[in-house]
Amino acid sequence: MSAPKILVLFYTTYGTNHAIAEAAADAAREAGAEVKVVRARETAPQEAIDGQEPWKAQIEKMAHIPEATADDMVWADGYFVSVPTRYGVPASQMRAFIDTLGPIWQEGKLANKTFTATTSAQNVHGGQETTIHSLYTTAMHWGTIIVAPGYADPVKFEDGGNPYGYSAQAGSFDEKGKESVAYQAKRLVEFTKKLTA
Ligand SMILES: Cc1cc2nc3c(=O)[nH]c(=O)nc-3n(C[C@H](O)[C@H](O)[C@H](O)COP(=O)(O)O)c2cc1C
Repeated sequence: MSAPKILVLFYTTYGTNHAIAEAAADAAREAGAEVKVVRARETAPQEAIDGQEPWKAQIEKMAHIPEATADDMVWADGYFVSVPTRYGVPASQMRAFIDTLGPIWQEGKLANKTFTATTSAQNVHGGQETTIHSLYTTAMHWGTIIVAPGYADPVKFEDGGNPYGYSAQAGSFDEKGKESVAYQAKRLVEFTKKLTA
């Protein structure tokens, strides 16, 4: 049986979702997947970024990570998506990428794959669940199989308890968070293996 192909797709401004994505990629590899890590392209105008040193530093830190393409989406058997919460929904940079996928969606090339999502927000109840639900709504339009973590592992009673997908408070992705993301990524690989067997 060949290794399932997992695309870890993220956007970040300040680094939290980058850290989540790397943790997910490590865990998915450990679970036997072939993994690609890609980022949604920055779409904010330069004048919004200028003067924001943490944002600029994060862009430099990610220069080696390829920008996501439609071909990456076709390549994958499963998607692990991580994106910051913005006003209760996913950051527009991720939406902008998703909105370029119409042609492959129309050809059915996004269907029958697995999908799971994580997020971060500044506040404890800052819209994490609606962000993940919003991504899952899109996942349903694609015809993917959503692999939510639920409460199917003890870590879900210790990580803040979001059954839809792990969510961090911005800037505080800790050891418990890593454990939770590893569980979610391994669960994605496990179900992707079943689907592609
Ligand atoms: C335009 C904007 C809108 C935001 N909206 C919310 C929000 O609705 N709720 C919240 O708790 N945090 C909000 N935040 C904080 C972000 O969620 C936080 O910066 C993000 O989780 C950090 O992720 P990153 O380190 O991967 O960039 C907002 C931030 C920005 C810049």
